[in-house]
Amino acid sequence: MAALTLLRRGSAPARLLSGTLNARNPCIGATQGCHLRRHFSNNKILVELDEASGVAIMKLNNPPVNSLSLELLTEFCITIEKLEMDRSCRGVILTSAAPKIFSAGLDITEMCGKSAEHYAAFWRAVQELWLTLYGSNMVTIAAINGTSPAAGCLMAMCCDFRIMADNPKYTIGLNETQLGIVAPFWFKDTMTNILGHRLTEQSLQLGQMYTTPEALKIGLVDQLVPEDKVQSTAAAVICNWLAVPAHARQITKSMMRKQNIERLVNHREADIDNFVNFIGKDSIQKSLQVYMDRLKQRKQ
Ligand SMILES: CCCCCCCC/C=C\C/C=C/C(=O)SCCNC(=O)CCNC(=O)[C@H](O)C(C)(C)COP(=O)(O)OP(=O)(O)OC[C@H]1O[C@@H](n2cnc3c(N)ncnc32)[C@H](O)[C@@H]1OP(=O)(O)O
Repeated sequence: MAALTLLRRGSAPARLLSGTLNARNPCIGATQGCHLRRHFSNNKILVELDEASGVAIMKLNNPPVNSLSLELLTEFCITIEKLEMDRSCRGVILTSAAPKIFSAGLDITEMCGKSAEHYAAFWRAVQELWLTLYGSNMVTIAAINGTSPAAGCLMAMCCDFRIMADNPKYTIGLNETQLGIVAPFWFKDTMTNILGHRLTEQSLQLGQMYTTPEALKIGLVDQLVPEDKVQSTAAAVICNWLAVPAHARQITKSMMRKQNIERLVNHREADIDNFVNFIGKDSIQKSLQVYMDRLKQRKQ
């Protein structure tokens, strides 16, 4: 476990050392056809780990829209941590098993009509997802094969590189204000590091969802490719990232992200209290209910 994970947990840097193996050509096994694939899945996450290349494909599998329920969030963190500990895995491609939707963001039903204890547990799990993914030592590539609002966009933004399917129907962004809620400071910090202050301010105030060309133009995604090329492009891109000496890349990643991570780590309980107070307000509950009703009415 290296620089970033070390920051949070103070554990031994085993990963930092193992990460340099095969660094000059990490995909050599894959290109020579020596494929050792391991499949494992929780209920809601499918994983295929190619030991030859050191790359795991991690698919969100929570139909119909990959909303991030407490169960999915928990499985997500367990999966990333398991891969992080696995010496044969050095990179993850995060994608969706659902057609057309990368992730609909947090499961709104987890934030409606529940107890304060439930809200606290849910928010802790959302924080954990961010800490685990944003703080991962592995190379992380988002293969965004569908629409990705709010926490769906956050997951993609946590990755090192974002490839999105160039489909005019797909959009991506932090749309929280459209639901009458507020993206917390660490969502904001993650976006600011990608887009800069001015654009993030505008984007967050408006709760803006961007089309794919817009997202590329502002740098919210790094590459647009035809839908059927998303996975193969992600596989090629991750090979390039894995070719960089791992210890140097990991320390650099840590250097770029540690301030943001420390900020949440140091204010974690206060952030949970804020969330519980905020989400439990009658006015916020009403806004979420109106939003859910509108979603359902769209279909009628
Ligand atoms: C003072 C400071 C205090 C700080 C406090 C911080 C508070 C911050 C709190 C929270 C941050 C929130 C982050 C989030 O992620 S909120 C979630 C935002 N997500 C969305 O807005 C997406 C909503 N969904 C859609 O727009 C669409 O569903 C779609 C584009 C993703 C897919 O469209 P389509 O294919 O047409 O599917 P349906 O709309 O028909 O949906 C199918 C089914 O799924 C339900 N559903 C959709 N999204 C969600 C969701 N996010 N959670 C739960 N359920 C969802 C939808 O209602 C349908 O259900 P059905 O009618 O029963 O079939």
